[in-house]
Amino acid sequence: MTIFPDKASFLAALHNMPAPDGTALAQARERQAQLTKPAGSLGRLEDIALFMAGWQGQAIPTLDAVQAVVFAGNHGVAAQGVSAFPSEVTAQMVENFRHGGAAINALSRACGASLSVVPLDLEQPTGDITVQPAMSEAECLAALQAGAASVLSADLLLVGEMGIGNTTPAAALCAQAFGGAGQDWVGRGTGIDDAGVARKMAAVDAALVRHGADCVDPFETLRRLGGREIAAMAGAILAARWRRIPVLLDGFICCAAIAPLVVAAPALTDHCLSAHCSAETAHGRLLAAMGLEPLLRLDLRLGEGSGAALAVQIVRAALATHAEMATFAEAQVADPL
Ligand SMILES: O=C(O)c1ccc[n+]([C@@H]2O[C@H](COP(=O)([O-])O)[C@@H](O)[C@H]2O)c1
Ligand SMILES: Cc1cc2nc[nH]c2cc1C
Repeated sequence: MTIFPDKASFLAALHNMPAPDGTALAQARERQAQLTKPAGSLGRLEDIALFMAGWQGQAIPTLDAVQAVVFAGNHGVAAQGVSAFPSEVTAQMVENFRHGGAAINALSRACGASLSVVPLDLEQPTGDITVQPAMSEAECLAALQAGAASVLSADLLLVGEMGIGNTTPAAALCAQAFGGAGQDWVGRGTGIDDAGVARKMAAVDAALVRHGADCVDPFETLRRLGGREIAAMAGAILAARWRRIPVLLDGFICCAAIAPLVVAAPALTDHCLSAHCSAETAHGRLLAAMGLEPLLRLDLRLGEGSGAALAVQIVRAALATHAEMATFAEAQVADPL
């Protein structure tokens, strides 16, 4: 099924999103109040259990099927010398994912997630955003659609990416969405030196001058400043919302992918948890701008959905306590005074 056949249907899907199941949420809240612990003493684990109940529509949510999806794309702006690695690494890492040898393979196995890898026209990099739009309208729609189509039925979706150069379009998306310039949103990505950081800032500033006035809606912003794997992540996250599948967001690029959508429709983050705050300098600022509190701070800066896979263990713990703890009545523990 074509989920986003045209730009208008993408924008309509964004501006009319489903809400969580209020009945399941109320039932889960009632159960939480009866579990053998002082109210609120499991902190954010309690919030996570309620969040999962609301989106799954079940008072006692489950975590049997966890899907990690990694989108890969290449970027014309990489020609500006903005990454510490050559663009060939994107396709080489996709092969590594296929052979099970990347960090996300190990972390998916460790957290019990299935892994889908979705390469997007790797042999055809996007346009260099300093001089032209990243994608045509048809290319951006195809990427959004590829993202949406990759979402299987799951209890939880982990969204990650791989794309040499993609912290540059990610920084441009953040600046366009939340204001500021290259210097506010550019970091070292894969580990570029000071001269490279200066080139990245200049590239972001040039892209903003070139496209800023034309970024009139989230689709245009993604099309002009984004990339294929970036649009695919946005499409997957919006498709998950329509299927009421809760999402664990990964690092800086994953969060930047939805920045223009969140500005237009702040409720988009309602079905999303921020898994972690990455070591990419602007990720913390981006999470604050989107009103998200990360679950973990482990100084990761890998991408691939690695932080999201780690945070699955926290969601598992939240659901285990919610499902397995005895109530005050069952355990014959005295109620609070
Ligand atoms: O997830 C993050 O926050 C993150 C931070 C820095 C780098 N990365 C990964 O590194 C690549 C982008 O870095 P760069 O320097 O090529 O723009 C891309 O494949 C990302 O998955 C990811
Ligand atoms: C080796 C390598 C692995 C990655 N995984 C995500 N981004 C990456 C960038 C590089 C360079």
